[in-house]
Amino acid sequence: MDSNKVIHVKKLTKTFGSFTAVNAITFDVGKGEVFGFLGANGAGKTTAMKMLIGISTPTSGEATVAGFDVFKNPEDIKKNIGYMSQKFALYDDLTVKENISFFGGIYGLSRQNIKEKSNALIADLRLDEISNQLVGALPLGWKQKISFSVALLHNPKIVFLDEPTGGVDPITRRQFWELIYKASSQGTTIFVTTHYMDEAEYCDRVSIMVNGKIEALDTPKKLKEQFKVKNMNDVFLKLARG
Ligand SMILES: Nc1ncnc2c1ncn2[C@@H]1O[C@H](COP(=O)(O)OP(=O)(O)OP(=O)(O)O)[C@@H](O)[C@H]1O
Repeated sequence: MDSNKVIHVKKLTKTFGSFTAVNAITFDVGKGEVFGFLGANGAGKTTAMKMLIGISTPTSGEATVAGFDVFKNPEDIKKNIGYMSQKFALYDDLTVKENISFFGGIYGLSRQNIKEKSNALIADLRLDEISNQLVGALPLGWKQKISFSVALLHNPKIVFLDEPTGGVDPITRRQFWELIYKASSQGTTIFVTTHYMDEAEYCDRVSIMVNGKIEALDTPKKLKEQFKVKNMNDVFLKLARG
C-alpha cells in the first residue's frame, strides 16, 4: 500500500438486518490530510466511522487504517489512532492535569513522558492558570481544545473527530481549527465530521454521504465548481436534499 495513504477504504458496507446503513463506500485519505466527512443526520457517518476506528465489524468490503486491517487488527487500530467526540471526552470531575495523566496512562505513556507532554500541552494552550481546575468548570470551547490535545498525546497517525466543535461560537471554532492545522502540518491525518459548513471549507477534501453512499468527494473548491455554487452550504443542500 502507498505509505502516504493512511486510510484506505474500498466498497465498505454495513447492514443492519435488511437496512444498508453504509453502502459500498470507497476513498483514501493521505498523510497529514484534513478530510471532512459530511452528511445529513442518518446518512451513515457514525456507522462508517465506527468501522474505521475498529469498534464495529463491517459486513463487507475492505479498509485499512494506519496500516491495519479493520477485520483482522481492530485492536492495533485503536492503539494507533486518536478519537474525540462530544460523547467521549474528558472527565468533568478531574482537573485538567489529572485528565492528561489519566489519558496518558491509558495510552501507555511513561510517567516521564506524561509529565513532559502535560507541560507542553499546558504551555501550548496557555492553560497555566487553570491546569488545577476541574474540567467541568471550564467553558465548552476550552474542554474541546484540551480534549483534542489529549487525543494527540500518544502521537497517533490519525485523529478521528466526531463533531468536535458542536455548540460553540464561530471564533472559538476557528481557534479549534488552528489546532487542527497545526497537527496536520506535523503530519497527523485528521478525519472530521461536522455539520458546520464553514468548517467544511477549511478541509483539504470533503466527502458527502447521502443515504449510506458517498455522493461527492473532492476539494471544497472543486466541489463548488462541480455544483456551480458559491459555498459549501449550497453544495451540501444540493446533494443532501436532492
Ligand atoms: N445498531 C443499529 N441498528 C440499526 N440501525 C442502525 C444502527 N446504527 C445506526 N443505524 C441506522 O443507520 C443509519 C445511519 O446512522 P448513523 O448514526 O451512521 O448516521 P449519521 O450520519 O452518523 O447521523 P448523525 O449525523 O445524526 O449522527 C440511521 O438510519 C440509523 O438509524
